Amino acid sequence: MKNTVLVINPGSTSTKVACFAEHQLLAEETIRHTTQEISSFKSIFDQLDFRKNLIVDFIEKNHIKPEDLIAAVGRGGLLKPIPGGTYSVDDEMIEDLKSEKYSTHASNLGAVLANEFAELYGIPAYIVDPVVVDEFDPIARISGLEGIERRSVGHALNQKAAGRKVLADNGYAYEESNIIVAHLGGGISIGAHQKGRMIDVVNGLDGEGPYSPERTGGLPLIEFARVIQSKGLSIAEAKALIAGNGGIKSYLNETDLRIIDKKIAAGDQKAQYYIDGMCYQIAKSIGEMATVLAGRVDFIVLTGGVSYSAYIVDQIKANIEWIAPVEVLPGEMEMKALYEGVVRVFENREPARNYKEANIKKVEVG
Ligand SMILES: Nc1ncnc2c1ncn2[C@@H]1O[C@H](COP(=O)(O)OP(=O)(O)O)[C@@H](O)[C@H]1O
Ligand SMILES: CCCC(=O)OP(=O)(O)O
Repeated sequence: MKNTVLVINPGSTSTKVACFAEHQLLAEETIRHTTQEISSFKSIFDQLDFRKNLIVDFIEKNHIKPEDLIAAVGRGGLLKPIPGGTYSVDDEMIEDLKSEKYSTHASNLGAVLANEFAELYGIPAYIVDPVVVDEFDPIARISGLEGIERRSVGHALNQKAAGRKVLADNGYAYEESNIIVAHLGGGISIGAHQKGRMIDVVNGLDGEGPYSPERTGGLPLIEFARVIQSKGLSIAEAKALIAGNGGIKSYLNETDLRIIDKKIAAGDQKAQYYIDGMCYQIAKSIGEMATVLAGRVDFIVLTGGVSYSAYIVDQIKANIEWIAPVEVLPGEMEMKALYEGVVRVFENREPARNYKEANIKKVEVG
């Protein structure tokens, strides 16, 4: 079909691909990667060809014609802190992602993969609302140590899309409401959204909040410093431990919660213990974001792949339902949100933003 947009979403445990045209989904696939598959690559960029070949297979299998493609859009990765919106992929963006200047995560491959297909087919490449969208209140940036600032890293694209949907379904406007959105995926991020801005987020990547299928979340710092020293870890190795080899993977050597769900149902007490621990920590962080909103919370939303697990959702709900009504949107709305970001540009409803010129306005204190 004419006017087709190729949508590419690399996550820590999956590669999601879709094609949309004329506001319709033409084809979509979620390819889940096993713990072993991901562990076999030394770095995120070593996964480039592996993920690219999966996308090529998707295009061929679904008979997508190159001449019908008008754009490629990728999930935006770890860039400098920027406002939300649709950005054209440019050399500076690619350089920041490839050099891992702002750290490393599978989403760094989104713009790079979109760019490779864009060059192949002679079409433009974009990213939309990357994981670094920054709408923080100044007070949220303080870490507790001079020289270190907290930063906004999370599933901004899905958090906003899921938040908007739940609010709209209940007759509320995102711009006028307060909502907590917990994205439960391979990584976990929990945002406090106040009247249309994500003013704080439990950062899903840098070692904050709950542990997740593949990440540690916050750790006792002194003990972690001892581990780094005793194992002689480099910064890259420490990062890989925090995001990649932590959390459920470190306890159960597995990141696929569908497998772990089955083990719990079959009576595996060790699996249940560590999943219960993750749910306990997720609820605790949701409580933390409720205090950011001073208790004025219209809804709490649980979303992301892990929210398909009824066992996990029930455990979390038991500890948070007193805060606000809880709505569950399993999976993600990222593919459609990426497509819609491109459509807004093609329909001239929004300009494509320029990454080089993009900056957030930080309030100078003192
Ligand atoms: N039906 C399901 N039941 C339980 N867990 C699921 C289900 N589907 C996916 N998951 C889990 O969700 C996580 C991936 O979440 P997702 O939001 O798709 O991810 P990512 O972008 O992090 O790859 C994995 O741990 C996966 O096993
Ligand atoms: C970098 C934050 C986003 C994130 O953790 O995504 P995944 O859950 O897809 O790994």
